[in-house]
Amino acid sequence: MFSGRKVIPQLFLSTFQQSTNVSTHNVPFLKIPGPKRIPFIGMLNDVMHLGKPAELHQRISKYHDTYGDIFRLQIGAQQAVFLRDPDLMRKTFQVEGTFPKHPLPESWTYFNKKFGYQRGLFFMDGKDWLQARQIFNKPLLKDFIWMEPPIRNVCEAKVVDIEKMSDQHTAFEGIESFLYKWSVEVVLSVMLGKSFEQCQASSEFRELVQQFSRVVYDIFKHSAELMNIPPTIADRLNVQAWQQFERVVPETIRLASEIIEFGIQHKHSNDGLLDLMTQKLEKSLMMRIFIDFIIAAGDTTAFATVWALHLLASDRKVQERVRQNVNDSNSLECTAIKGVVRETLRLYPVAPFVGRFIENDTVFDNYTVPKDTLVLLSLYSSGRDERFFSDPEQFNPYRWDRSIAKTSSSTTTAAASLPFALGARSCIGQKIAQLQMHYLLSMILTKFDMSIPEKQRQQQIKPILKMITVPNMPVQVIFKSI
Ligand code: HEM
Repeated sequence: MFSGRKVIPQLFLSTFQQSTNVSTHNVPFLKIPGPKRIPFIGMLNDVMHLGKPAELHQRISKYHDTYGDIFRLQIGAQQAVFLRDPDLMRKTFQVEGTFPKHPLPESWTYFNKKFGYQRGLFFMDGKDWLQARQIFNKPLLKDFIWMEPPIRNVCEAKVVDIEKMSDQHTAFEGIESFLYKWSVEVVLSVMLGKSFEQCQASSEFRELVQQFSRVVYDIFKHSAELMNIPPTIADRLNVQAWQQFERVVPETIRLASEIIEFGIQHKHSNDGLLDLMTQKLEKSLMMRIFIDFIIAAGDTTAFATVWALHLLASDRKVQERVRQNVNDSNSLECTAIKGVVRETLRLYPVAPFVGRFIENDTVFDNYTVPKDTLVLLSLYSSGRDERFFSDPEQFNPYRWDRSIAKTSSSTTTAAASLPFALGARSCIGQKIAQLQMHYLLSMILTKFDMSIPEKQRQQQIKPILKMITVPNMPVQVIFKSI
């Protein structure tokens, strides 16, 4: 499905080629509705239009309610269009071209430029990106069965840790950092295959992994703090978050190099991704890609799982039903658990705005959108739209079960929830993330009853944006052995 070069069925291609053609009947770009820019106030427009960065998803939802499924907004000098309709969202990927271009976090691009850092897949473009990306599509997205045993082993070890660390009555301490370390370990297990377990036997390696998870978490924390201030200003004013960011990035790279060196020296098997990478890539590129895998994996999977645990612990009825299904299926990947993950990412898409710079002038919903416009998919809004999902605020993992959906009158529009994006530049770690979440959640459900402490039940946990969608306060879950 995700081959390096975008494959679009011929029939489809001809229809969208027609609709991409810009004709005189189309409505000009500037007629797309949206909040109007006030002349002469420059950046203040952005502050007024976008509101608090942490609440951007809500602001954009309001604009969609006012202006419709497509609206226009100028952000700085960049023209942007937001989409909430599944057909328009899909079209964005159909017209993305051979080398799709997406927006990058400003703090990172500034940092990379300042220190001359070259980065992994997410930051690469053009032919270099495609060449590197093609190496990973098959083993990570298509023929991925080989990843199952290492990922399962890491998840099993984590469930043992939960058992040891949980006192049965009070909330689990530091669930975020615990899951962060888990996602770092999962990526390392994919890199090193069976050798990962042998490496884990060494206290030196375990210490490196511990430190590494901590600094990767710090990167997330400081880059989220920098969301509120342009990096040039943060740097010039020597803001503390910027100082910390500059400190932790080289530390991450140093630790990652040590981990890889350790892995290469202690490797006894050829079943990990590292083998393929050492064969196909020169060392510095391999390091860049490896480090970016971990950075991309850490916060996304950890927070997606925090949300899933919160949803299951908050709804004991659903939790019990899914537990029953997991037990009956005797599998770590039954339909119900897959539904839990899809439903979690529908309600809390980790990346709430996926974007593409449009390669050519393109027609969206009769409007002509000029090339180089930034088209953003409003995934938070589309995932909670009642036209696409009946009872959209309800956590219902069974809405994704086709055999149940067929017999009910409810609506589930899968194309309105695209948490991993689509097309040639979609998430390369999608399968890793899904496998690890399916496994860990299934294992937890069979071993523990989950609940929310009384105090937290009275507070309402809300999603806020800190680069990704995170809870506005630490999530608390009590794990009680069954
Ligand atoms: C729940 C977990 C995750 C979610 C929701 C997620 C989401 C996404 C999305 C939406 C994109 C596309 C961004 C765009 O097109 O602009 C992306 C790209 C990417 N993801 Fe993930 N991701 C997750 C986990 C992971 C993991 C475990 C890895 C580890 C390998 C990973 C590595 C990457 C990389 C390297 C890219 C850039 C791909 C490229 O540009 O070719 N992600 N992710």
